[in-house]
Amino acid sequence: MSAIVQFDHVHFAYNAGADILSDLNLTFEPGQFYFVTGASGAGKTSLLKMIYMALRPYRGSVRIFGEDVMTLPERYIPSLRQRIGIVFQDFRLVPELNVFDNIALPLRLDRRKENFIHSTVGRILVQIDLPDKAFHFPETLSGGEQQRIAIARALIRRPQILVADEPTGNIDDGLAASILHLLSALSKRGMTVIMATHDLHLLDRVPHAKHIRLGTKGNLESVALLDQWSPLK
Ligand SMILES: Nc1ncnc2c1ncn2[C@@H]1O[C@H](COP(=O)(O)OP(=O)(O)OP(=O)(O)O)[C@@H](O)[C@H]1O
Repeated sequence: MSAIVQFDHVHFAYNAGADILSDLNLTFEPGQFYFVTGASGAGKTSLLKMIYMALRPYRGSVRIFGEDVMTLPERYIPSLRQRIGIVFQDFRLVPELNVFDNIALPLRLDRRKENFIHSTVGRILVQIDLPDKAFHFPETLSGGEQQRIAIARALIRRPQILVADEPTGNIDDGLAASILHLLSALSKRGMTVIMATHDLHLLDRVPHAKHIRLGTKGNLESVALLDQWSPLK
């Protein structure tokens, strides 16, 4: 199967001489579910940021949908990014907009018709179990509710790739299970899910997921791509 995201000999550093990721080779295939784990500071968020093209390597290549982001002209980046849904660690909801309008935002930017927006947002509000919160504002919601809204907003355009940084961090076990169930079902229907997490117990909940474990230097030797989840020794 051809790669949807390909890292070849990727080196990344915020400061010269202090590699966060070093000679990293990774292939992400369409419709697969990937967990990215590793200690705090291992480089999980940095890896995800490279996938949504917020960071670039200083050496090596990253190909997204077959395009080499190192050589791709800047003007093509937004249209590639539209095909990627992003759930940030800190949600980034717009405080001035209610739940419905936060989730609808990407569709409004795409100038979709209002009746399409209403039915699409209505459906996803049911999927994330928040149909009665449509007209509430983010500051009046719990962390877990805000997180589910951020997930809904990331999914609303039906992206080909979902990149999620700790998307279940503020959610109780039952809700985390239902979010994982939703993402797992979407991955089986073709969406590639790339999710960073500290919570190794989540890995048991998606039996078909692959596991990318970043070591302390994120280098080739310390990255494990395990076909099946196996408990860490
Ligand atoms: N903007 C930045 N400038 C300089 N260093 C940074 C920056 N962002 C992150 N770092 C450093 O890069 C390293 C990797 O950070 P990153 O956020 O990718 O790790 P992580 O595995 O996601 O950590 P966590 O699990 O704590 O979120 C850390 O040592 C961090 O301090």
